Amino acid sequence: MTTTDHLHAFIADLPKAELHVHHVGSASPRIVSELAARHPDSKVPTDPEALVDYFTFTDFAHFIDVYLSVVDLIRTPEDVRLLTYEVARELARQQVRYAELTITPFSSTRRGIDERAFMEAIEDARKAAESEFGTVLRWCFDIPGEAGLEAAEETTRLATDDRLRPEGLVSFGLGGPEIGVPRPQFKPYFDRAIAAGLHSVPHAGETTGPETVWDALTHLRAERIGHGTSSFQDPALLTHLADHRIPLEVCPTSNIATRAVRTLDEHPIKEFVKAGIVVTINSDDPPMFGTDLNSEYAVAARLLNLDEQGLAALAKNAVDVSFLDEPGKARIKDEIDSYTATWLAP
Ligand SMILES: O=C(O)c1cccc(C(=O)CC[C@H]2O[C@@H](n3cnc4c(=O)[nH]cnc43)[C@H](O)[C@@H]2O)c1
Ligand SMILES: [Zn+2]
Repeated sequence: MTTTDHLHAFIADLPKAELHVHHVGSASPRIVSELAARHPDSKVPTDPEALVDYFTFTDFAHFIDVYLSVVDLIRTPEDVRLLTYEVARELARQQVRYAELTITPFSSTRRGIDERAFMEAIEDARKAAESEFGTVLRWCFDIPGEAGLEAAEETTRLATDDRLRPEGLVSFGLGGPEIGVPRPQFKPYFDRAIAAGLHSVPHAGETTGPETVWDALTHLRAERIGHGTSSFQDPALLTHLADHRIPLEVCPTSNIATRAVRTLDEHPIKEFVKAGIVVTINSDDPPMFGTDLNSEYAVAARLLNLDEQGLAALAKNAVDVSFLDEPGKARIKDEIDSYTATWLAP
């Protein structure tokens, strides 16, 4: 076995947490092709092999266009339940013990799925996943920013109304394109979500500059930043993120697939680590980007020159800055430590 194969084998069974992964963006090629076959009016291919081409993006706008065509395939609460359950199964296969799944309820309710049935579907899948696979799921509800303040209002209502808000909801996000979608306009909605006890985790600095990350920190009181890729352009921002222990949810392959970064070797993850920022590794929309969390850990190992101890530290970073309760965090970190010790034992 080569050293690389050896590290990949270590990663495969390393207990992990995933903090930045989208619900619809995690639909497997099998689920997408099944749903596409059920809805022949859709432009999404039914052949899983044709999906590889379909999931090749010219830029971020093209990615969102394709993403929404997959959103259009999810039409019933049963589709939502099945998708959520299958996403959990795939996470469990990769030894993911805990995941915060970003869900965009606005996209489903505006397409006619009943809001109560939607919440029941995700909660039903969450409970089944925990008891059948041992994977704990939590939700981040995100505003699709480009859909405007109507989407912000609706997402905030769904996230804060005690009669609707699902038990697994822990955080509030902002996704979609950043160009032409200034972050400060969402401040009142984030204020309401934070007042209702949710954590703030907007995307920022994925497709625009470091000023968007500053806006997310200042106006949306971000506790973690989704991507934050362009932060490397501003040394003062790097210092701020490190000093205030604001983690970045780094998704390397996503940034290449959406052409936010040219090549993996040019990815600024090394600069983030050098600046002392807490970095977590994530897969974002894995089947759409031809990746999974294990592959992202392998990418991180290469870019950061990590051995098993380094990879275990990276996995523990994600647990530490997750919104899981303290006993849950301790359990997963103990598991990471004993797995690593056993692996390295002579
Ligand atoms: O649902 C609609 O009707 C709708 C109307 C206008 C705009 C939108 C969106 O912009 C939805 C964006 C959608 O993309 C998700 N997503 C997945 N991966 C990423 C990412 O890497 N960066 C940003 N957003 C991403 C996000 O969760 C939104 O649901 C929708
Ligand atoms: Zn994302």
